[in-house]
Amino acid sequence: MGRMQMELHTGIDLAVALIQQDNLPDLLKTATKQLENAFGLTRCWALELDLSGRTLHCSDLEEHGEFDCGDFSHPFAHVLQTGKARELTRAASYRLDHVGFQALFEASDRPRSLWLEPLTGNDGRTLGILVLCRDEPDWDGITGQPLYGGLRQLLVHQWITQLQSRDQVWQRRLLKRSLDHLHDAESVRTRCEQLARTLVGNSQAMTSLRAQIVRAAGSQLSVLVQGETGCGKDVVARGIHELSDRAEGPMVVVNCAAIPDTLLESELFGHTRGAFSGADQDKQGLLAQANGGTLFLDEIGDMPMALQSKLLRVLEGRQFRPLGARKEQHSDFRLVAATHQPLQAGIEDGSFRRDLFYRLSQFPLRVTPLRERPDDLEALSRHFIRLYTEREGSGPMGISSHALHLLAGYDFPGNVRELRNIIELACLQTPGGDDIQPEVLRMNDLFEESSDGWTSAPWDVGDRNPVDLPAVEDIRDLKAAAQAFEAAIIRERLRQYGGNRAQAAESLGLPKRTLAHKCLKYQVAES
Ligand SMILES: Nc1ncnc2c1ncn2[C@@H]1O[C@H](COP(=O)(O)OP(=O)(O)OP(=O)(O)O)[C@@H](O)[C@H]1O
Repeated sequence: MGRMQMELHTGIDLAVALIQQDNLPDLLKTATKQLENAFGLTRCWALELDLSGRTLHCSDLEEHGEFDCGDFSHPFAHVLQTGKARELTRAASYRLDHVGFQALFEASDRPRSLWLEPLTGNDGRTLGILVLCRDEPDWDGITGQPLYGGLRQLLVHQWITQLQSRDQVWQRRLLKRSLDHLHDAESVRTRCEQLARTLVGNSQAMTSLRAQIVRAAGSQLSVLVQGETGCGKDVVARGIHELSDRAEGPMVVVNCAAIPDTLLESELFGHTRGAFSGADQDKQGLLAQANGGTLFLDEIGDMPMALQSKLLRVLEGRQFRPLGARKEQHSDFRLVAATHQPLQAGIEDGSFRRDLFYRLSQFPLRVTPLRERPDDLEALSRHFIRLYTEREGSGPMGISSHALHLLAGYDFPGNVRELRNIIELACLQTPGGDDIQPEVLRMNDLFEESSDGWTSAPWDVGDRNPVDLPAVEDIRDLKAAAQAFEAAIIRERLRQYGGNRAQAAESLGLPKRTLAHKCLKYQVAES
């Protein structure tokens, strides 16, 4: 085979090898190897200019493979700046004290000469620099060869193709990311809308609470819901469960205030037969029942200290041991806890564990009191009118602006629950199809001064106030007196409703669970 033919074969082989590479690092590796072999180089390097155009990368160098283009203590910055190829002798190379350049020079076995050649695409885009190392510095003899020119051209062409496809990949990735982002935003919006059907209100506070609930629902974090009584903590907890991927699983609700301390542990953990007197069969605890779903611990601030420590341990590994059992059980539940008491105060007076507080509040949510979001009054009122009408078959049409104005001036100590009671009572007194008017809104009634100095509730007609309380001037302990008053009202109200706790609680604007707790606390029997 003649020399020309040999060159042609070599050229074709090299070209085929270059064309086969489908990513830039492989292309540069193949090209430098091929150039070394074809032209008897001791070493060949390809330095790639990054997207910012500020740094040259030499991926074959194990260390110090980055060259700042603004640093003229290495020769590559000069080559890029002038756009011209140049030779660098061994003697000149020794004089350069740039760490990266010395690493490259060393790894090339300190050749007698280096040829530094910038590579630029047809569009003027600088791609990088080729560095050829050789002990016989006849660079014209090499770079003048058609084979060199052809390979160089092909390398530039393939390099640009790779960059373009990398750009496309990046663009596709960017596009996908922004589409994902849009999709996320869309799905958050849909979920917020879904939640707005049960957690009503258009105020800024409610809108942002709904967005946070959607985020909390998408995570597995423990959520602590804080807020005054009646402001909607229960609704929030249900929202979290229903929007989470555990929605198909159970939601187990435990009111820590309503279960006597002595029973709470066995209720939560369950027990085996004979674990204590009266335990005549195995009983599954609420922790186990919440497996695959959500455990909602309401009034967590009332959990006894000893149980707080046990709960903390459960939260660490979702492992627990029922009373009397030998083996531990596992339950996969998401915890949502709620409190109307500021837990910080409990931490400070030593009745609530600080470490448990942090464990519970991985995702803290705060529900704003109703008096701080008057913008929600109209939507909430209409919501409760709609619920009333659905339940009763007929009801008011809506609520007048004067009535809304009156509501806006009230501070709702019982929050949304109190608003609901006020609206329901107003519905009862408004002819079907009319709007609720201010006259039928009964606020402050429970604590309104009456002629005998005590209070009168709208539904409390007839033989009133058999409550036996000390005269105001005889009171020495305000807290005790207030508690005695509370107990007396509850006792009286239970008597009035024949012991029906649900009705008594409703009439006092309290959740049943809170009333149950108060009965326990004040030793009030149901008769
Ligand atoms: N944003 C709201 N939209 C619709 N209904 C609400 C909203 N907030 C509260 N409610 C209603 O008000 C009543 C009281 O709410 P909820 O029981 O959730 O309050 P809470 O904060 O858990 O009270 P507590 O601390 O006494 O347990 C419920 O009937 C609930 O449906």
